[in-house]
Amino acid sequence: MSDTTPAEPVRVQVAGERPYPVVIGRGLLGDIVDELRGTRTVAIFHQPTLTETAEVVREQLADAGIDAHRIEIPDAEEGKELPVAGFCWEVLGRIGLGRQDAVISLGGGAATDLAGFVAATWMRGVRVVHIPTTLLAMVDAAVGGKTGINTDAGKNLVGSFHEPAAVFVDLATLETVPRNEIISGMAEVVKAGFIADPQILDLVEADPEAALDPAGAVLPELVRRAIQVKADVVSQDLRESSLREILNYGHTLGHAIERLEHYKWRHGAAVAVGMVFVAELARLAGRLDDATADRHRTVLSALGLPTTYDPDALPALLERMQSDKKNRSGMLRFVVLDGLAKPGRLEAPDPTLIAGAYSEVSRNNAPGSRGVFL
Ligand SMILES: NC(=O)c1ccc[n+]([C@@H]2O[C@H](COP(=O)([O-])OP(=O)(O)OC[C@H]3O[C@@H](n4cnc5c(N)ncnc54)[C@H](O)[C@@H]3O)[C@@H](O)[C@H]2O)c1
Ligand SMILES: O=C(O)C(=O)C[C@@H](O)[C@H](O)[C@H](O)COP(=O)(O)O
Ligand SMILES: [Zn+2]
Repeated sequence: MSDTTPAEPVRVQVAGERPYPVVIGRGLLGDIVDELRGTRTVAIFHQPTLTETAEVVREQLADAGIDAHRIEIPDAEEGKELPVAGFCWEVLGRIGLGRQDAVISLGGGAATDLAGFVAATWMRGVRVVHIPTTLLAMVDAAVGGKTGINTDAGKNLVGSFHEPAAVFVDLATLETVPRNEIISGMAEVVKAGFIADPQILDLVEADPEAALDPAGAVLPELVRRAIQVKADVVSQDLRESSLREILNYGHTLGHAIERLEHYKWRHGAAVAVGMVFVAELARLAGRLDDATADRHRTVLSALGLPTTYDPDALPALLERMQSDKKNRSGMLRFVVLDGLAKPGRLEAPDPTLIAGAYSEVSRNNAPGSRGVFL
């Protein structure tokens, strides 16, 4: 990250009780320092891959007179564990971080979720500034204030809604992100397309390779559009009383796959399969037309995302879906589409409907074979 190439940043405003900006651009270091100027102490929680960047941020904050600390956390889902949160609280105590101070997250969605949770719980809530550095974290995890960790009971079952003070999306950081991670993040971009902004789908379908190119012009437009979708939704329903559930499209099965795969599958890959599944559920329930249901498979596979899963896995997946937060009175609830960009809910579907939709998803996949998406 450098502050030498400032292009015109775009700002997406998130409304609500505590409004905040999502600043999208290149070379945002100066803006980050400005956001935190006058703060006494800042803790920067970063993934191991971001050490150099974190040090640059720390030095710039220190030059502005801030007592800035860089704290490395374990990579990916290993960072979203209770002992890691405990270690972070311990460090905050040691550096004397108080209520007027701030936490920075730097990394992918696992880092923004963990650091956001630590900030939400330390002294019952201190300021957090997110600097997402993967596509998925930029378009989804860093925006909207959902924070959390995983436990044996399930994914993200412990957490808090804690809005950031600001989000800085520096597109330059995408240039080092491995291709599989860009592809994974694209699943959440496509999700935003199906639930709210079909122009996203048109852009991806026009040239999937261009959509994946961090140096090209298409990806920044997709990032902006997906962030706008998320901002519009969370501005209206931060605490997921109803509307926000649409952002969980594909996640009921997706989270179950992630758990079954012990988090070896990328989040976006699992969500991609989950979206194909709910598209089939809606189609078989007579709510979604064939073309829109089929479009899920074509657009996701054009990006290199998986669209099938093990035919034998349904019982294990159903068991894991029981702990989904959208369930009510023990009944499964799915976000489905009643048409393109028309999200609805399917409550307590008949087991034969679930089995029918799942057999469409597991078609062309050998029994016991789960594929690999690392
Ligand atoms: N809170 C939310 O609203 C929300 C939304 C979507 C996803 N999530 C969560 O986000 C997590 C997934 O996020 P993710 O896909 O970003 O995964 P991640 O945080 O595990 O990051 C993926 C990998 O990319 C590496 N990385 C990060 N930035 C890099 C860079 N600039 N260059 C090179 N490598 C880099 C990381 O070290 C890691 O190995 C999941 O835990 C998911 O549940 C949360
Ligand atoms: O912001 C939301 O709301 C989402 O559902 C976005 C999802 O992409 C994200 O994976 C989120 O962490 C899932 O939330 P959860 O409440 O199902 O844990
Ligand atoms: Zn997600």
